[in-house]
Amino acid sequence: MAEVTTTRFRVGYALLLKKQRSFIQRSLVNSARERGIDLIRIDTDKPLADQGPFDCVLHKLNCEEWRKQLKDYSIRNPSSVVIDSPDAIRRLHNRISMLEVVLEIEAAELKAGDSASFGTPKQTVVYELDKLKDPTCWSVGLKFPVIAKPLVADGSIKSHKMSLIFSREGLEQLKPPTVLQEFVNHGGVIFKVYVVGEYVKCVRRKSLADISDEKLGSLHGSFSFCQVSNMSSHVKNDETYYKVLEDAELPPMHLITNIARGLRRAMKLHLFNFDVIRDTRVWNRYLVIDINYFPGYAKMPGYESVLTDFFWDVLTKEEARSFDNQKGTVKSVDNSGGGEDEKGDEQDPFQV
Ligand SMILES: Nc1ncnc2c1ncn2[C@@H]1O[C@H](COP(=O)(O)OP(=O)(O)OP(=O)(O)O)[C@@H](O)[C@H]1O
Ligand SMILES: O=P(O)(O)O[C@H]1[C@H](OP(=O)(O)O)[C@@H](OP(=O)(O)O)[C@@H](O)[C@@H](O)[C@@H]1OP(=O)(O)O
Ligand SMILES: [Mg+2]
Ligand SMILES: [Mg+2]
Repeated sequence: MAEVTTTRFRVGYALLLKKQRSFIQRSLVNSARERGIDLIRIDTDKPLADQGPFDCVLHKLNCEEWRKQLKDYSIRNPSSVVIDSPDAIRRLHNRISMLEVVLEIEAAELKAGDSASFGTPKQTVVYELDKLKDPTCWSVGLKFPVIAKPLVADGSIKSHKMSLIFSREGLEQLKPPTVLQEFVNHGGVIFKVYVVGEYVKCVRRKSLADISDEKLGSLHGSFSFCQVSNMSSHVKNDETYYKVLEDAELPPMHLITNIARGLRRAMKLHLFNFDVIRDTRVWNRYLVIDINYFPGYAKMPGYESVLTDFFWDVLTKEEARSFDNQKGTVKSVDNSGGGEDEKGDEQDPFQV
């Protein structure tokens, strides 16, 4: 009788320790293992070329040396799927190019007859300190309050340090390059939309409170904050916070899935989330304010099965790897004993 072989897949991950601790949980490792997928840590102190081979590489490391190693690895291992291309991820490291993509997809994703619309808040970038301190240099179309955000969004602590600027004096302590974005009242709740390939999940999170015109009159200077939507245990125990969140109506799901699909295709990324607020000035209008590569998926309910399904799909289905039906490497697999069969070739090593 022929021996029955069970194909196992090897998914390598290259993540910072903090990310490994949050994402690579025992429950995820077990869930993947049961589907024949082994999650294997890539040792970033050793050359990538000496490790593997992997059927798939997941990564969130932001340095030139890693990008170079990954490119070489991809060329040498064309059948290995890299999730995602470093060049595609790079777009999200700048808060201007990050949101430009939203405007690019706007026309395509807004369906005729749909009463809901989406866009981004007005924003501008200022590179020089003297221009930053003088609102006449940048305020065209923008008025206080504005949110000052570091231009670079590279995952560093400093890239998350924001200020709500109420008046001119608040501009003093800013360090350019800075993005100045209109602060939009949105009822104190943001919607975080997690995208994992074609899977889309929208959750509510705490946000900054609205600022009325009366309140603005009495506010001066600035207020600094950092990752306000990340749930600390202090906030988790706050019952009024839960009530506000529960009461917030979710955005129309078709709008959210259209934006998610549009972004996924335009950015050529599989793993990201985006933050959406409901603009209280315009009925049924939603604004995308932030897009993050490989966010904190462990906070997403049932993340283990969602991620396991995603790994399975990218490992076994060409359409799960491609954007707009681009040609890619096909790996068909028969787990009941058939072995595997690889076809196809890729031009760009990361264009899966
Ligand atoms: N234009 C805006 N109008 C109103 N509130 C905003 C706006 N931009 C940001 N915020 C608030 O500030 C928070 C932080 O902004 P943003 O999401 O851009 O920062 P971040 O550090 O990149 O966040 P993350 O932790 O999701 O990466 C948002 O979650 C939201 O509460
Ligand atoms: O650490 P957490 O689980 O909170 O995940 C956060 C993630 O941090 P990590 O990648 O270091 O894990 C952040 O990435 P960087 O911008 O700092 O690269 C960013 O994506 C946040 O939006 C994520 O929070 P979420 O949007 O899911 O609430
Ligand atoms: Mg955000
Ligand atoms: Mg962000």
